Amino acid sequence: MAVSIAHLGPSGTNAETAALAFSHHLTQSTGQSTLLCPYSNIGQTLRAVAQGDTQMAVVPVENSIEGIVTITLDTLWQFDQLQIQQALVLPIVHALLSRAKNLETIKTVYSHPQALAQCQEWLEKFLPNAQLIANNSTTEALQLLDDDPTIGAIASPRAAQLYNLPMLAHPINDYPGNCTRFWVLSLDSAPSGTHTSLGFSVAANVPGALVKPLQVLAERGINLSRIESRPTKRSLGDYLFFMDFEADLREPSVQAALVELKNYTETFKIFGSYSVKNIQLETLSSQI
Ligand SMILES: O=C(O)C(=O)Cc1ccccc1
Repeated sequence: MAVSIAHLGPSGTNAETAALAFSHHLTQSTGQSTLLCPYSNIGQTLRAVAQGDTQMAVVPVENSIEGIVTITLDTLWQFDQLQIQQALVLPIVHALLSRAKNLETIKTVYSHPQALAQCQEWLEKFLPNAQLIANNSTTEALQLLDDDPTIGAIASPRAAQLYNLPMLAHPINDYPGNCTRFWVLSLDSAPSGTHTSLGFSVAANVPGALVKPLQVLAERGINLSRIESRPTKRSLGDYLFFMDFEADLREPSVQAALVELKNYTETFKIFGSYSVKNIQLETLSSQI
């Protein structure tokens, strides 16, 4: 049976590109076939895998320009049985898609909030008067473009090709090195990894509450690669912390660190150990 993989849709999203790269990798390494399943937002994509409707899900976590995708961390915290199987780093190229003859015709630009943010300087320079409308994905508004040449949408060159839409400008991302980290999640743990992710709340708002958990890792030479705080949503100033570090959960020093870490935290969740794969767009386009 094919492995079902949930991702943000409709077809042509960056998440689908990441899912296609992962699917290719899975088929190459295990011979398993895959079935890509689009969902209309990131929350639903994660719910699909948490409920067992699909076996895996691919979701964006962090962008090199805009930072964290908050809905992914917040939802992952709620579905605590989910485990990270793999991280994928995908270069992101944004294009302005439209049936408009020129930029002056465009009155409205739709896209995912991350895409609008990653192109904000370009939009300010070339479309300063356009109304910017955030929606669920870079491809959600593409069906509007055929009927209205005053509309533009920021999406990938792959989406332009899929929907046969002209690219008025590309690349339009403000920084050329734009890339996004995606996580592949499932109900199973990966057998091994180079990175581990976890989340925790601290018991009390006291001086040094975060120092202890950090010290536990530092004392064992475990290198922290990301730390993020998110509101607990219980009261203002009350936070959850999400950390990634460069080691496998099964290493004895990590096991010892985690035992100690639990003493300094209130709720403590391990999201798994996994490896990180860099996706080359050039290689990918010959595979998909
Ligand atoms: O809407 C998409 O295409 C997504 O996959 C979300 C997203 C948007 C912009 C950059 C990276 C991921």
